[in-house]
Amino acid sequence: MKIKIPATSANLGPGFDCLGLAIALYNEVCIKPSSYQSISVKGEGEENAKLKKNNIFVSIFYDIYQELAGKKDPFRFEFFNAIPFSRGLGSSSAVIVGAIASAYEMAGVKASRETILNKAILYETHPDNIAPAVFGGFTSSVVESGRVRTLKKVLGEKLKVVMVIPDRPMSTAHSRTLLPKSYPMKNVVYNLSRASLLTAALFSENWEFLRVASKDCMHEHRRMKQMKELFEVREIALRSGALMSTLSGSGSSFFNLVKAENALKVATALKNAFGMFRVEIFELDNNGFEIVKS
Ligand SMILES: Nc1ncnc2c1ncn2[C@@H]1O[C@H](COP(=O)(O)OP(=O)(O)O)[C@@H](O)[C@H]1O
Ligand SMILES: N[C@@H](CCOP(=O)(O)O)C(=O)O
Repeated sequence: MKIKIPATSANLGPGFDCLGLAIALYNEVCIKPSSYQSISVKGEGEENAKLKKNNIFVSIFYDIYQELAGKKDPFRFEFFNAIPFSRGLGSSSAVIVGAIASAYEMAGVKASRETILNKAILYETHPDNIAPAVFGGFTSSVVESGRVRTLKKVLGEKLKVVMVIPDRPMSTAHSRTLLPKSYPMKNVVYNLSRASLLTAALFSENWEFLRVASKDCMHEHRRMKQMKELFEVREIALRSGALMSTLSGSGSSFFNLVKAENALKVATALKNAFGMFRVEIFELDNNGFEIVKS
């Protein structure tokens, strides 16, 4: 079997740990029965020898497969990774969702997307990357008594993403240590009001609200200080016509949502200013992970 899992951009500014969307940039994994277990890696991470020995996809896959099948059969895992690691593009969620969904498939056990989502939340406690990796589109999620409740909005072809992907990683675990444990009431209200407006604007396709609704005062500034060029990325993107410009997940990438007709203009302005960073135009993904039987 083959599975493809999309990259995701979490938070979208004020929606810390709850809002996210899926991007048409995919990791693909082929899993085949074999007489012994083996791993090959192409693309992102292929130079990292540890991924062939200690691979989190493989360990999560076997956690679930053994639980379902009651045995540990040997498989060959072939990874084709396009999602860069530790750039705020949800590479770890793609691994978790991909491993769980493919374990169900290989064990021959049918599972709903909700089941995959609720297994995945056991491995990554916030649903902002996991939910769009499972369902695609824009997702708004809460975790209630350990279960994720998500609503999804399909985002059509009129929108594109201009992603700025810096050459330096920011690990999510480290990036979370930069944040305070509590916030003053005025900051909470600032983010709460904007996350609500952002969700309403995306669901109702009122794109002109996105710029004001995507402002954050909880996490972006502290994280962006680690890579000061990111302040200028936002300034240039918004000046060139981006609808919103937010730190992607915990960074280091910057997510710019644009009307399709403005994508090239925004991308060109960013490429001209940041020759050292990757600047790419992506479609949105509205399907989430997809299993292709082979
Ligand atoms: N394709 C992959 N295969 C194996 N491990 C991966 C893969 N992608 C990411 N990881 C693991 O996830 C880590 C990155 O997770 P994280 O810091 O949360 O960043 P991201 O924003 O990309 O999710 C990597 O250091 C690696 O351990
Ligand atoms: N809400 C999380 C999102 C992390 O996303 P990632 O793509 O950087 O793993 C956070 O902001 O820490």
